[in-house]
Parts: sequence; structure tokens; C-alpha cells
Amino acid sequence: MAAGRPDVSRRREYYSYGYHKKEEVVRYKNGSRDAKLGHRGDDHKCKHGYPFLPNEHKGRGQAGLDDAPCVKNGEVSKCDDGVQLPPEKKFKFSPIIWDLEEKEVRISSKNRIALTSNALSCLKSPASSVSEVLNIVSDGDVAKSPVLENQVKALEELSSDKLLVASGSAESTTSDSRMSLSPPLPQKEQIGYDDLDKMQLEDDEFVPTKNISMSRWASDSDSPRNISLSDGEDSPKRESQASKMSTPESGEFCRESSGDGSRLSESDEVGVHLSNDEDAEIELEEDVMHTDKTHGDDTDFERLEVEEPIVPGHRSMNMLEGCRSVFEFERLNKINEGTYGIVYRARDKKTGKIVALKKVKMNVGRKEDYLEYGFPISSLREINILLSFIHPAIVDVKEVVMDDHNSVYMVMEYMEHDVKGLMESMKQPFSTSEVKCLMLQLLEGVKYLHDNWVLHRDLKTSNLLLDNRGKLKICDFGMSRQYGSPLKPYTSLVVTLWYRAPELLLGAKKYSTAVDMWSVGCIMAELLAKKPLFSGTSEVDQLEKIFKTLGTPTEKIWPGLSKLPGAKANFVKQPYNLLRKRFPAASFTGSPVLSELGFDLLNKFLTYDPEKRITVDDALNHEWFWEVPLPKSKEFMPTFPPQHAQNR
Ligand SMILES: Nc1ncnc2c1ncn2[C@@H]1O[C@H](COP(=O)(O)OP(=O)(O)OP(=O)(O)O)[C@@H](O)[C@H]1O
Repeated sequence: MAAGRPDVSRRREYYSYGYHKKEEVVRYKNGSRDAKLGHRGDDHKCKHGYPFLPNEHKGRGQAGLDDAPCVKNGEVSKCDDGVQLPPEKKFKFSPIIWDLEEKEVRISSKNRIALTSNALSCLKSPASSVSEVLNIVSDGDVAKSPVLENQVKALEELSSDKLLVASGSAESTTSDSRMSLSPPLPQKEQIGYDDLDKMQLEDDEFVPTKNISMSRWASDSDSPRNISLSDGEDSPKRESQASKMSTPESGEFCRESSGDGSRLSESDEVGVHLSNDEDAEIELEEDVMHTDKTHGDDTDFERLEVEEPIVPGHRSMNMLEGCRSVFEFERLNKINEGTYGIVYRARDKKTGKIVALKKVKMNVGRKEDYLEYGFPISSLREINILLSFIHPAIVDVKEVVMDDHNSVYMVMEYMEHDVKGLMESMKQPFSTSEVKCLMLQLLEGVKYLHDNWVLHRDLKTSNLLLDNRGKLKICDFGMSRQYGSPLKPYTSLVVTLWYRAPELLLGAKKYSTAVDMWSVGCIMAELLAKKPLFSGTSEVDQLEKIFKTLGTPTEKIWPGLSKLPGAKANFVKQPYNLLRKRFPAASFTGSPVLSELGFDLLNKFLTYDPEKRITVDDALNHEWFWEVPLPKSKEFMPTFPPQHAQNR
């Protein structure tokens, strides 16, 4: 990784101490905060408009700058007269190590539940991912934990040599060369998978393999992702933060410093795929379509496609110490209830801290949506991701606790409001500077997700939490999933209808980060207007509402449109984009006003062609955030009476 590579998600320090367009301060994820990139004028950028690498940039007006490496979409490259153009990066390569061809294990769909059940057992035990199940099996000490005993027994039935996938990985965890240098293993023999009645390897169904060296994480020092088994006093969070601080680039969160006793995450190492047949997957997902709920607040979930999510922080190792009981918390009041969880405000009896407890609802939805004993796949996914991710704009899940009936609760930081509820109680919409403050935080959170190869897939105002210090955090990761390149088909039944991108509404199975950006556009409009932008009652109605405002798309403005499954339908023909009418530059009618630049950004979020839709990096750098009124500092955001804190 190139040292000093700028964090594209630079935080605008004018938040707290004024606006200095000419002296933009850039943070580096390697912790060299406040290094100045210099002037933000065009002279600072390459001729393609991308910033130069700071360590190459010796100062304003320096000769030869055009040859210096520049940064585009987080990729370092050289400008064309500097030989190398920024790589055209439509899709990112996944940092998950899929490329161990010999070790790639695919498990037929009928068996995936078995494995995920085991994963869940360990989650209850309470490790949180398939990778940890594999770790646990391979680690005698851990297996001795009484909490884990039962689950480990179950896994032991698969025997350690049968699960060489796991144990083999664990044994060689200290080898940095493992990813690239380990000799091809005759996987079948080593795994002994013939004996595994629950696993079925399907060699001929390997997806095209990718090599870590192709990824943006690749560097000379590429080493396998290591998880520190710190048994010292480092809290999982600190451990995670430490790893984050030491990683100079967002994408490198997944490479944690190795040390004695460190081990690899087998989910990375082994590349266990629990999906074996994409066509079947689509078929199943099409089945799901028939049960699509059409109400604006409903969401539909796909089955688990277990490419284990990327886990930048991966703080779950310390959780092997055993999870606490929910009775260590005093329940204060119910905050809200969603499809997959009931959220309570509670007090940690030990520390006195107020937290939010999200109780996982069992047996929710269709049978395919939960594991054999009723644990929703979406909750497993959410816990796995949220335990791992640490970012100021992502809600912090501190731990998982259980009650006497084996119910699982996520212990989250408590946030006073969700943005949807807040807007319903507000008399006036947010001001432009407040919207900018919220949007910047939202975009920073989305950038963190996209940098870590995760699509949220359910961004909406009720999934944005706000505290009384003006901090916004994204929650509800039940729909999120990891993505990679080449894109694989996923279900299009994601994202709550009102925030769902047109490609999803038209049935696209291959989609990427652009679906989140559409949702961000809908959120921006809603923040400005204090009401949802497109509130359809069905998929068709949703499309009609979009087309009536933005104009009916054509193959010309959206190449590939006609190939989408839903594009044949006879939609309303509306040739013009009327969005400006809803967000005029000046208004005497109470419509929310939006400057030219603000409208430009909104239009870029709501661009039909996902290939042309604005990326999170470009949105963060949009000029709207630099024009007056400037984004309000978080500290100056208005406070609102708490929605949920009844009596206490
Ligand atoms: N950490 C928190 N602090 C305060 N309130 C929260 C917190 N997390 C969630 N909530 C509240 O609970 C609601 C539901 O939470 P969440 O979206 O995570 O549940 P869900 O069951 O996954 O919902 P959905 O039906 O949208 O899938 C949120 O909209 C918010 O009002």
C-alpha cells in the first residue's frame, strides 16, 4: 500500500473551525491526520481533475506535476502523459480471498443451512461468523470453552481433518506467504469431503478466480488477513481501532497486523462459498419476487449468499470469552420495532451507560429467510457486519448478549432519534446547512461501506440515527452484503420501495454501489422537503412516480435499459425531467429551495444509468458542500426532545 495515500473521504475540517477552501485539510487513514494536501484549486489537481498524491506533491506550482501519480476513485495511477491512466474502475475487486483456487469450497445450497447453523451456534457461543466457526474448530483452547462445548462437539463430528479447510488454514496462519505461495493442495483428499455428508464440493462450479494482487489491496507486502488473538487488555474495539489506525488506506482494514499467535480468518483464506448455482439462485430469487411486498416500508430479503462480509475490525475474537446475559441490563422502554428486531432503551447495570438493545425476532418471514431454528439470516448478517465495522457514521454494536430463552440481543450505542421519526415531529424541514451536515456524514458512512466492499442495500431515513450532538449513524445492516467483481447476480428485491433504484425496480440482478447512491439521493430530497421523494405503493407505481418526475428513461440515456427484465412494460411516457419544479432555486410557495449546485448533486444521485450515477467519492467532493450556506458544524445542529426517553 502506498504510504501517504490520501483518504478520499477527507473530512472537511471546516466542520469545526471554519471553511478554508484553499487550505483543505486531509486526513490519512494511517493516522497522519491533518497533513495538508495543499490548495484545493485546479493547480492542485492533475489535468484530469484528480488530486495528486501528497507525497508526490511538493508544492503549489511545482513543475512536472502532470507526471505525478493522481488519485481517482481511490486508485493511484499516473496521468496519461505520465504514462499510466487511472484504471477504469467500474467494479472493485473483492478483498475477500476468493483466489485460492485450490481451496475454494462451494457448498450446495441444500447444505448451506447446515453450515450457517453451525456458524450461528458459534455466534450464540458467541463467535460471529463462519470464519470463526472454522477458527474455533481448529483451536483446541477455544474449544475447551464451556460455552462453546456443544457447538464444537457438533462441529467435531465433521472432524478436524475433514475440516482441514479450517484447521489447515489455522495451522499456517503465521505464514505471510500463504496466500500467494502455498502450493496447490489436492483439496479433495485433504478435506476428506467425501466423508462429509453435509458438504459437497463442486469443483466444476468455481467462479472465475481472482487474485489478491489484482485488488486495490494488493501491495508488495500483501499478507493474509490476520486476526490478533490478543488476550491482553485490549478491548476488541481498541484492537480494531488500532488495526485501523495502522492501516493507511481504507481498503486495507482487512489486513491486520500479524503477530505471534495471530491467525487468519478462514472465511478469507478458504473462500468458502455457500452458493453453488447462480441460476438456481436467480430462480429462487424470482420465486421471492412473487411475494414481494409493495408497501413503502416493507423490505424483502434474499437468502444468505454467504460470502462472509469483510470484517475490517473483526473484534469478535475477544467475544470468545463468552457473552453476557441480557439481565446485566435494565430495560427502560421500547424504542421501536422493525421487521427483524425490537429495539429497547436499556441501562448497563455495571457502567450505568444507556444503550440500545435490539432483540432478534425469531422465525420471521419466509422459511428461506431464517436458519433451521428460526434465527433470521439477515440478523446473522447484521451482527457479523456491525461487530466488525467501526466508523463514526456507522452505529456501533458493542456486543451480543442472550437471555434465558436463547434470544439474542445486539447491544448498540443508544441514539436519541431516527431521522424519519424526527422529521415527522419537526415543524420545519432541516435548513440547507443542516442538510449538508447530515449528507456529509451519511456519505462518509457510505464511503466506508463501499470502501470495504459492502452494499448497505436499505438506506432510508428510518435507518439513519441521530444523536443530540448532531452525529448521524447508519443502522440496520440486515440487507447488506459484500460485493465484488465481476458482479454476481443478487436479488433485486432489496431496498425499501421508496428508496429503491430504478435498475432494481426493473429487475436487474447485477448491480453495485450505485443502488446505495440512488437511495442517498432520495434521502437528500427527503431531508430538504421533509417528505419522501417517491412514495410508490407498488413497484409499478414507484416506477411511474419516478418517471413522472425525472422523465421516462430511454436506451439513449441509459444504454442497456431495454435488456432489463421489467423494461418491456408499457410505462407512462414523460419526456421531461421535472425535478427542478419540486426543488426550485427560489420559491414563494414553500417548496424547498435548492441552488444550482445542490440541484446538480441531486440530479447526479438520481441519474438513471447506474454507470453514470455519481459515486460516493465524487459526491463527497461535490461543490455544493463548498458553497454557502456551508455545512453546519455538528456541534451547532439543533437538538430535539428525545423521542424514546420516557420518564427516566
Ligand atoms: N442504536 C439505536 N438507538 C436508538 N434507536 C435505534 C437504534 N437502532 C435502531 N433504533 C430504532 O429502531 C428502529 C428499528 O431498528 P432496525 O431498523 O435496526 O430494525 P429492523 O427490524 O431491522 O427494521 P426494518 O424493519 O427496517 O428491517 C429504527 O428505525 C430506530 O428507530
